[in-house]
Amino acid sequence: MPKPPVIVLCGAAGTGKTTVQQYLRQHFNLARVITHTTRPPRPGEVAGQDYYFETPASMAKLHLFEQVEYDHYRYGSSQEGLQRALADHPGAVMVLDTKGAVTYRKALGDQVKVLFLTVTDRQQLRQRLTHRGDTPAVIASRLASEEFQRDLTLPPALQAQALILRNDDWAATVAQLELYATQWGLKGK
Ligand SMILES: Nc1ncnc2c1ncn2[C@@H]1O[C@H](COP(=O)(O)OP(=O)(O)OP(=O)(O)O)[C@@H](O)[C@H]1O
Ligand SMILES: Nc1nc2c(ncn2[C@@H]2O[C@H](COP(=O)(O)O)[C@@H](O)[C@H]2O)c(=O)[nH]1
Repeated sequence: MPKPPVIVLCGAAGTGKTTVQQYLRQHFNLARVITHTTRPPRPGEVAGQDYYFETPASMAKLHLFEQVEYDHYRYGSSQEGLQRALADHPGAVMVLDTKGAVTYRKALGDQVKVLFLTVTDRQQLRQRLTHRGDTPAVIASRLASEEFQRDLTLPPALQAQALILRNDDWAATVAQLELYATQWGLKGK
């Protein structure tokens, strides 16, 4: 039996990772792997659904499989979270920075399907974050962060494995996702 796919979405802020995750969950019954962060919730984000929101002290006590710093906050995920997600779903989907994507691909090999999201016009990213409701200060910090700059480009360690998803036009993105999902053996709901 092939192992259930673990779809890892990575790419710069605003490229549409969370939006694609939502689509894959709704259309292919994938489980979302909820990760931990010390970042404060955005308006509308729900604890335990979007993230487990942590303090620096509670984050430090967790037994995480991997953790990173991104724009001055910590983020991390556990193997238990992934196993819980796979227990009752045909596959799982995770949103990670590119460093996390490299870690998961190395650890789980071909079970991990990395989708690297990008857009043709990088100016679109600022507009999308503004449209999402992020404040000007949050957007400025994010776009200036080393991690944002790094995640604009596919890292060398993923170049032979990752699939590129150019998310300029949502209808084209959906068509591409449907093709990938078929290749991964996923059935639409
Ligand atoms: N193809 C698209 N065309 C226009 N807007 C889009 C498209 N895809 C996503 N968006 C919008 O862009 C905004 C950012 O998307 P999303 O939150 O999914 O990005 P993200 O990559 O998860 O960002 P971050 O890493 O900052 O969390 C959202 O308002 C979303 O609705
Ligand atoms: N390596 C990991 N990266 C993670 C994890 N959870 C989220 N992320 C990534 O962090 C940035 C910022 O997220 P945001 O929600 O504040 O926009 C983004 O690239 C996420 O993909 C994790 O557990 N490990």
